Amino acid sequence: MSSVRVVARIRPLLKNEIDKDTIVAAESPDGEETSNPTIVRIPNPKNDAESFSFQFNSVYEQEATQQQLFESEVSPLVKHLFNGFDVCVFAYGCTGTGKTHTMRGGKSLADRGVIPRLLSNVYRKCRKIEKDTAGATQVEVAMSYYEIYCDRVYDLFEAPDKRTPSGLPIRDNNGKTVVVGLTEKPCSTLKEFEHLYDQANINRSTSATKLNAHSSRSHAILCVKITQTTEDTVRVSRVSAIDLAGSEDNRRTDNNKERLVESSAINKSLFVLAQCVEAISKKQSRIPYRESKMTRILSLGQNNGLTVMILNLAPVRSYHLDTLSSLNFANRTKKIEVSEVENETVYRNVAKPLAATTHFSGTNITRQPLRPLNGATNILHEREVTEKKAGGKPVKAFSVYSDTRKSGSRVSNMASQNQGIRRTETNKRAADSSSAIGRPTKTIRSDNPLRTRTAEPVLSKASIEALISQRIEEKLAEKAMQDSAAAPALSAELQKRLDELESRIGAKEEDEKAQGLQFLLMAKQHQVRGEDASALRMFQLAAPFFPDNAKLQTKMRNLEERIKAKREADLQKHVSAPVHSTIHSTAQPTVHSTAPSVVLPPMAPTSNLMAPLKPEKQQSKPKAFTTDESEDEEFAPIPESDHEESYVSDASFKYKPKAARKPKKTIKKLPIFRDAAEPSTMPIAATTPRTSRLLNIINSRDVNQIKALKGVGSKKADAIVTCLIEMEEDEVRDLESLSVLKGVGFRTVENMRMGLTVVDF
Ligand SMILES: Nc1ncnc2c1ncn2[C@@H]1O[C@H](COP(=O)(O)OP(=O)(O)OP(=O)(O)O)[C@@H](O)[C@H]1O
Repeated sequence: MSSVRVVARIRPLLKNEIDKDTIVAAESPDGEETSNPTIVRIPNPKNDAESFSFQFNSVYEQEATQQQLFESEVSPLVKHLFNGFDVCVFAYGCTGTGKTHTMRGGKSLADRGVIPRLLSNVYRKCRKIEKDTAGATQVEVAMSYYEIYCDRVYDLFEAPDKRTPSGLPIRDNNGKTVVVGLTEKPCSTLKEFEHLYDQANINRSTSATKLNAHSSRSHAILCVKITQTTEDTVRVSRVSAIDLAGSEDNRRTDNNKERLVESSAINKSLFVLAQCVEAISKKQSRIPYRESKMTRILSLGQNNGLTVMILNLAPVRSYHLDTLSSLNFANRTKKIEVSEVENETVYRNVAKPLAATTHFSGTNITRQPLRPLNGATNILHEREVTEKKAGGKPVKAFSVYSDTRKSGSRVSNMASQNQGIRRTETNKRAADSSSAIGRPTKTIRSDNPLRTRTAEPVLSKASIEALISQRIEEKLAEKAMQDSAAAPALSAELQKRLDELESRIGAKEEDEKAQGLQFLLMAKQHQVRGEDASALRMFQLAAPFFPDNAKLQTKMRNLEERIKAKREADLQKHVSAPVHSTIHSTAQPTVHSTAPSVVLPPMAPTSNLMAPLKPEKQQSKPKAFTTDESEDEEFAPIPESDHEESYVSDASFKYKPKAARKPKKTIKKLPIFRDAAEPSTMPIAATTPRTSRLLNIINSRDVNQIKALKGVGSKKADAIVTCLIEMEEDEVRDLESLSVLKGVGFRTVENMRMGLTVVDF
């Protein structure tokens, strides 16, 4: 097992940022400036005198070149790839931080990104293997390239106008997620690859946004398959290079409607990714992979092999909160552990008929290691089988290899510098601040594929043959799913299994439709309550599920017009009577949030509806509580410590107060989903132990805990969890946000809350 290797890359200032405030710094653990920084330091957004630091395996500063990053982080993976391991490199970061630059890069030699450099190394290695084996080993390279745009999978080898609007289906196949019907193009030279890659990139969904003139609006996944074939064996391994779309804060983007829909799909999938990472790092039993296609395909922590995440960061202050949130995400990602498991080597020319395998099945069997040779590697096995074929002494190495764990092959050098970061394993890859020369990865990644193996009992000849046939059957099944032309070769049993799969996919498609319907339902609920802007937002979320629905489009247009008219009327009112509403006022056009110091801007644009509420600048002092309010425990002022929560969510990064500071009245960030222009009818409530307890239960997303709340049954608990996942908020922070969730009203909230007894908190 090893953890996902996480490295941060701080991009240089862009032309329009030269005069901007740089707030992200790279440091070495001892605070000295060395060539191997591993810490990212960033000020506390609430107090510049304080700073947070996050430690990663390595940090690349603004000056770091494409070559430096590649040589240290990606080039060492190539050997593992050819040793049969799958490899995954992905770039994460908010929009405009340099993900595409890192992965694809520019056209000049120096500017080339990770992908072209990686392929260049792959082809070089192919040639070397072919030369070293005097042509006995043939290496074939094939690529597929697709994007996930608005939660739909599109083949990038297909022009946008030729695509099926619903995209390609994805399926689970032997524990791996596969995209069905994807084009796989052989490419035997770098030139061929580059031609295909450039062509496909033209089909990728990009647009100009305020934050990035060439913003990627989709997650792009390049999959390169390496097939090494000898006379007897076939070994397949894959490298996935993923350029994720960037998260965006729509308050900064000025996104129009189309961009907003894209953006909400991007944010939703990244939100689910964060949820998965959170769940994995907390070792929770439910990992919500299936909530988005991107997380299903990425299956972080589920796929075997080696994973490197490049966290792209912008150095300037305008990205401050986004940068902190990315750092928090990456901080959790590095705790994910992945098994380093070699792909199986499949032996060719097995004459046994498929029927002979039917009695021999089961996942335990497929995972059964057959390794009678201590310390053997795949290479050794292959050689031995070749000898066998040539009439030499039969050996006990068999044609199926599986699940070879690389115990200790990737060692950690983090220990000395970990400084409070929780590590669950000792043998992790890490940056090497202790190593004086060069980047750590070069030295720590062992190229030696030797693994310690213990002798295991040898299966009988018949079992082995059956096992081999079983493997072939599985391979055929895999192929059949991608190529319906293979159908005539399928056995009746296999056909039955495929049919079952089809019906499961049907159910999944129904599920997706149900998700759209759920948005529609929520939209209608908001509309009935007169919350037009929220209703519009829900219709917008539903729209991608019903692409050609004219009625829905008309509804959205009407709502937009109504909101606009209302806003203008409100403006008029403001001009004639510029009165600040009080917290309890329901008649005023300006809506105050549940926290005393937070006020919604009176005319929040619709694009901001899902965004955290911003404090009103001109309101210099938080409004004092009235005696009435403070009598109730629910109206107690928010403790200062609450404010840190959103940033300091993890004990594994350091918080460094630079100087003693005067306690500052800070303003609670409330990511409330509701209409800006409509009055709140929920009683004002601040965080109390009972409320906190309730919110903790809700935010746990644990159906069982939620179900146990007063007035909540299984159905409602399910609906709440689904709704939480679909909303793009990271958590419900107050009772009002809770009350607008699907199936929850103010009465339910009150019931839930009052049902909690003192012992519950
Ligand atoms: N290391 C770097 N050196 C020079 N320029 C860079 C670097 N990283 C990013 N840039 C520049 O910053 C801009 C934004 O980069 P890029 O498009 O790669 O961001 P992104 O994270 O992929 O954004 P999005 O998520 O919107 O697609 C581009 O003009 C790019 O050339």
